[in-house]
Amino acid sequence: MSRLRWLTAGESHGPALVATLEGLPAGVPVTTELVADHLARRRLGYGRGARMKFERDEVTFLGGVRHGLTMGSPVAVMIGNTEWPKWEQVMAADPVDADELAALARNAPLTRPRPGHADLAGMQKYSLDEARPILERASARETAARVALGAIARSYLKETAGIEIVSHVVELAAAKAPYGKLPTPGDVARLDEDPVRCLDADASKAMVAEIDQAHKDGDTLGGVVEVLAYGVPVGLGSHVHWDRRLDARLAAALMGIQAIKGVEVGDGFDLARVPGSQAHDEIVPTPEGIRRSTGRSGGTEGGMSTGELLRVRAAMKPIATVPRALATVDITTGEPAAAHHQRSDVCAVPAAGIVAEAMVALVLADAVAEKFGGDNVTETRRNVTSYLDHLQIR
Ligand SMILES: Cc1cc2nc3c(=O)[nH]c(=O)nc-3n(C[C@H](O)[C@H](O)[C@H](O)COP(=O)(O)O)c2cc1C
Ligand SMILES: C=C(O[C@@H]1CC(C(=O)O)=C[C@@H](OP(=O)(O)O)[C@H]1O)C(=O)O
Repeated sequence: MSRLRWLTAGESHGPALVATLEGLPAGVPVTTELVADHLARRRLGYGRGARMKFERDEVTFLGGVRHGLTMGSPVAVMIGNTEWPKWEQVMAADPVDADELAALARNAPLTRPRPGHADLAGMQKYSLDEARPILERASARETAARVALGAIARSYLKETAGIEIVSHVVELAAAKAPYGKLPTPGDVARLDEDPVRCLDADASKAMVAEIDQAHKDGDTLGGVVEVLAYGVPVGLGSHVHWDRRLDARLAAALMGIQAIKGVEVGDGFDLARVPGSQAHDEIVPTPEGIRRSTGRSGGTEGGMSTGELLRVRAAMKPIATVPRALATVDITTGEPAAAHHQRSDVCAVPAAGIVAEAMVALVLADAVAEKFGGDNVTETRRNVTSYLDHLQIR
C-alpha cells in the first residue's frame, strides 16, 4: 500500500505555500534549482493572466534535503508568494483593526459567487457570507506546491527506475493536435518553448488563435492534456483491490487538479466505441521480449502497469472567472447580479499539463516505493534491477 504521504497548505494570497513529502529514501538528488525550474515551466503558457508575469515562486527547503540529496526524513518546501506584501492585512493570520480593513478596497466582500468556481458551494458549506476564505484555497495557486513535490518525485523515479515524464496539450477548445503524435523526453525543451506546449506546429497556431479570439470575446477556454511516462516497469499497482489499481490512482490524482473534469487512460472513451478486435493491444514476441503491437490501453491492464508507454489524458473545463461575467446572485441582497471578476487567466491548459505531470509523478513514485521499497536510492535501484532481471515471463 501507499508508501509516500504528502500534503500542501497555504492560500493564493497568503505569505507562502508549503508542502511536505514523506517516505522517500535517502540519496534522491534534489536542489532548489530543480524545483524552481519546474515551477517556471508551470508559469508558462499563452493565455495566462497578469499574475504569472510577476509571480516569482521563491523556493526554500525547510527540511529533508542536505547538500543536494534527500536524507530519508520528510521533505518540506516553501514557495513564497510575491503578492504577499499587498495582502498582508487582508490575509493576516492575526486579527486586524476593523476600520483599517474596511478602508482597503481589496478587502471588499466577494458576495457575487462565480459559476464554475468553488465560491458558492464553499460559502454554503462553510457558512460564510463572502467567498474570500473559499477562493483563496480553491485557487490553482496551490498547484505550485504540487509541482514542487512532483519535481522531487520525478528525480526519485529517474534515479531508481529510469522513468521520465512528458506532457503536451492535445486539444484546446476546438483546436486539436493530430492523434498519435507523441512527444518523447527529448522533446521537452521544444514543447516548453511552444506557446501552448503543443508538439504540432499547425495545431499550436490554431490553439493560439482560439485564445486570441476568446480574449477578444471576453471569454475563457479549456482543453485536454496528455501525460506520458517512459520507462515504467511492468507490475506497478495491482488488480486485487480498487484502490490499489494504478489506473484508479492516476485517475483520482488527475481529477484532483482544479478544473479537471474528465480523465482517460489510453484511448479511454474511444475504446467504448469500437469492437474488442480494435480495442486491445495484441501480445507479440519480439527480440526484446513480449511486447504489445499497439498502445491503446495506455500502458495499464488489470490495474497494473504493462511495461509499455503509460499514457493518460485530462480534460480541463474553461476558466471560471469569465471576463464577460456570468449571471449569479448577490448573496447579500438575493438579487440577480453579474459574477465577481478581477484579473484571471483566459486559458491555463498548458500549465495544467505541468501540474498533471506532477500528479502522475507522485502516483508513480508512490507505486515504485511500494513495490521496490529501499531506504537509500541505491537499494531501491538494486531492487528494481533484480526484479527486472528475474522476471520469469519475458
Ligand atoms: C493552472 C490553473 C490555473 C487556473 N487559473 C484560474 C484563473 O485564473 N481563474 C479562475 O477562475 N480559475 C482558474 N483555474 C480554475 C479554478 O481553479 C477552478 O475552476 C476552480 O477550482 C473550480 O474548479 P473545480 O470545480 O474543478 O474545482 C485554474 C486552474 C488551473 C489548473
Ligand atoms: C496564482 C496562480 O493561479 C491563479 C489561479 C486562480 C484560480 O482561481 O484558480 C486565479 C488567479 O489568481 P489571481 O486571482 O491572484 O490572479 C491565477 O493567477 C498560479 O497558478 O500560480
